[in-house]
Amino acid sequence: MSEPLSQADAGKFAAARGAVDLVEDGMKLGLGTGSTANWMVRALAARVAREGLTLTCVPTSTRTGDLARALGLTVVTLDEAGWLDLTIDGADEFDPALNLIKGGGGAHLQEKIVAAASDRMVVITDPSKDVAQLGAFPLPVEITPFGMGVTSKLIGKVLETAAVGARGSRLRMQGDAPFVTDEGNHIVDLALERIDAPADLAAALLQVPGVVETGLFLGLCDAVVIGHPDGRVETRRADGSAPVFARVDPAEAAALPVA
Ligand SMILES: O=C(CO)[C@H](O)[C@H](O)COP(=O)(O)O
Repeated sequence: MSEPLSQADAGKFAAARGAVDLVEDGMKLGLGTGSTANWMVRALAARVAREGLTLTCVPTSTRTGDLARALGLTVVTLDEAGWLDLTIDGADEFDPALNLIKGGGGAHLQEKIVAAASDRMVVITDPSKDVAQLGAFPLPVEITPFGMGVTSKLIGKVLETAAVGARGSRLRMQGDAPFVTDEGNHIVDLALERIDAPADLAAALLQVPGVVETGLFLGLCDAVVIGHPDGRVETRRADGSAPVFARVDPAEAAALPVA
């Protein structure tokens, strides 16, 4: 018998299961990265097996690609797909305008490229990521290994005049070495507590030559699907339309395929 899900995992499953209902036969899909996205890939593979859907999938990281292939999904590169109908991804925070912080899993560069190449980006999340204002989650900034010390100093200078609540920064580590992204870069996590002007901060950070991308996803997300541990699913849209409520069966989680 499988272990009961934690409350967080039950919410992540519900969001993922709810969002997978948006997928239609023939779609080209972007697959996000992270624990919530893993539930989505598994729920998607279950639908493909059950309904015989023909889908073309573009993963946003090596690990998501490995999982999708292992579960029998058809995986191609973004350039092979050309353009995507829908991307479903997780997030670390979302605000009332559906602006996001992403990159907790270190995949935000590919995630942003894939989201920008999609007709629609839908975020899947448990309720803990719902914030009134972005910034409590440390903002990931991807930087090149070349000149990383200088780049970090220049990021510090940007923060001196930025409208934020705090100015901490830390190079992300994996064991004793800097974390390396799929693109061979490193990540600096900015502890800002509160970001008052996300667009200004993103623009200023991108002016630093060694900064490749930030985890601020502004104006990219079309809808957020929020899953609750009891199976309730709420979908909020960026167009301001009324939220839509649905329900999934939490027991389905135990029956999903595993890699
Ligand atoms: O942006 C991401 C990876 O770069 C993830 O989507 C984000 O960190 C959320 O992860 P999880 O679903 O595990 O909470």
